[in-house]
Amino acid sequence: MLSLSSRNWPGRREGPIITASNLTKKIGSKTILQDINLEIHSGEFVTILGPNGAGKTTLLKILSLLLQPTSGELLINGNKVGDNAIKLRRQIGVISHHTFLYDNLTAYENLLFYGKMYGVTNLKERIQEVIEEVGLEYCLADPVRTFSRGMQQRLSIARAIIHNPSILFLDEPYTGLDQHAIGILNRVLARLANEDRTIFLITHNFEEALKLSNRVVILVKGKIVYQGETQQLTAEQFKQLYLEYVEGAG
Ligand SMILES: Nc1ncnc2c1ncn2[C@@H]1O[C@H](COP(=O)(O)OP(=O)(O)OP(=O)(O)O)[C@@H](O)[C@H]1O
Repeated sequence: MLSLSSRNWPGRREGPIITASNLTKKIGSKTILQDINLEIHSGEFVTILGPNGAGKTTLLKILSLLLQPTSGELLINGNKVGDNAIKLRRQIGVISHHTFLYDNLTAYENLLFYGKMYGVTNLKERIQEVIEEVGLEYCLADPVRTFSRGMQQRLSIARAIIHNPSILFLDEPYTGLDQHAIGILNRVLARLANEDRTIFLITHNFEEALKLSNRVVILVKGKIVYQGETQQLTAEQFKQLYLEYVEGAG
């Protein structure tokens, strides 16, 4: 398992890969996110925690360009998103409970579709690489509708990394995975972390957050109430701190 102590992130010396300034999201009269300021550097592994309804998924969707903020500015690699969104999306991979797979297509056809969409070169070789990485090479020719949920989630990991994204966003990716699939996901994350890719994870699991990430961010009621590096904290200390911040926010 990847651990914090084994990781350094030389990318930190470079400019941030994600800069969020005063991001706010309103839906109707409801403020879902308010004045989010966040700088994430290349090679960082950031975990976001917070109670149900805090706005974690909404923030992930905005940072991964799936949703537009109501106001505020987002820079990816120093580029304003605006007109560059399609080009910038090629640097981003997303793993969530939504697999983004087409049921009636085979595993191969799904990967072919996404690979072409992202302009992946040597696509056949790349499909072979990612399908082997998630251990599904034996069912490449089967339609996705015949896959179990866990198999679909493994294929969605392959889909999310087919274009070698610089930034990978994961929204509670361990939910519903069996031990074998958890091992596969951890190996993929360890490889990406070693390649200094940037990883942004939502989880409700404190130990996982501390073990995997460089930095933890706590979001409560649409606001960042805490962010700090993980080095100094045990899971128990962090749990205490989390409860204080969540309760302190009312
Ligand atoms: N499309 C939408 N329309 C209206 N309200 C929404 C919409 N999407 C999200 N919300 C509201 O925004 C708030 C934040 O939702 P979000 O899914 O971002 O929270 P979360 O922190 O990811 O929660 P959880 O831990 O339960 O997954 C919730 O109150 C939710 O009801």
